[in-house]
Amino acid sequence: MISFINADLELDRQPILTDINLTIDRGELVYIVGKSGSGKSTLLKALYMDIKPRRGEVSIAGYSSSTTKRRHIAHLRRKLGIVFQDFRLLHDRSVYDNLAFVLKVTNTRQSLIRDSVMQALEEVGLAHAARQMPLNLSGGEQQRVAIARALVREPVAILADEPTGNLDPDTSLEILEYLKKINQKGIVVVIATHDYELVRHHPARTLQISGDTIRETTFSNSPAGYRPLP
Ligand SMILES: Nc1ncnc2c1ncn2[C@@H]1O[C@H](COP(=O)(O)OP(=O)(O)OP(=O)(O)O)[C@@H](O)[C@H]1O
Repeated sequence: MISFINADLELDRQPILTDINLTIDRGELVYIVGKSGSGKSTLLKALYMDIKPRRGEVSIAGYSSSTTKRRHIAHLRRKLGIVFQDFRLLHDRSVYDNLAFVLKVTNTRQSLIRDSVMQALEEVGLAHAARQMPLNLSGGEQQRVAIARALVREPVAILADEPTGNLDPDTSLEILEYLKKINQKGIVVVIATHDYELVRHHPARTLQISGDTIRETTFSNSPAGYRPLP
């Protein structure tokens, strides 16, 4: 479903990650951890093909960085749901219209748009908020709208970049529960986070970025708290 093969990733010609090899299979939920600036966002950017590896190959959902043409990147992104720390909702449109917008750009039939939007909102327990404006909702609710928007095109994978970064601890755990529920339906979920409490409450495969590389890690209690093993 996802693979990095000998991939070197850079931003503006600055090497960030070197010789990355990893595979994420269908149905997995995976955390990417690492300290601020370690390259978590960079790894996700390579997955939604915002950046191309300098060397090696990144593949996702049948699209390879080596062969995907620029004009086909939009096709790939329609198969992915991307969620950011700052929600990125359109503030001048209702919750419903934020989701409908995603389907209108691909000329989806009106009746199908309605069903798909309401179903996605139901998945995150916000069908009742369809007519609300985003800024009238709490941070946690706005992030749930963003998750619903990510779901509305029935993605094969959700890529979440610090999805709980702006939320309190309890709301963060609630967001994780929604992401887990989505994963249980067979959608791959990749979560970049530095929130170790999330991992403690909802353990799953964890990849740690350290230096210019990434490796599997496990967590354990240490004097500093629940931390990945060095
Ligand atoms: N446009 C850029 N050009 C060069 N270097 C950059 C650019 N953007 C970010 N960086 C650097 O690349 C490194 C990786 O950044 P990245 O955003 O992937 O890290 P991160 O782990 O997601 O961090 P955070 O948790 O703070 O978002 C950082 O050292 C950052 O300063």
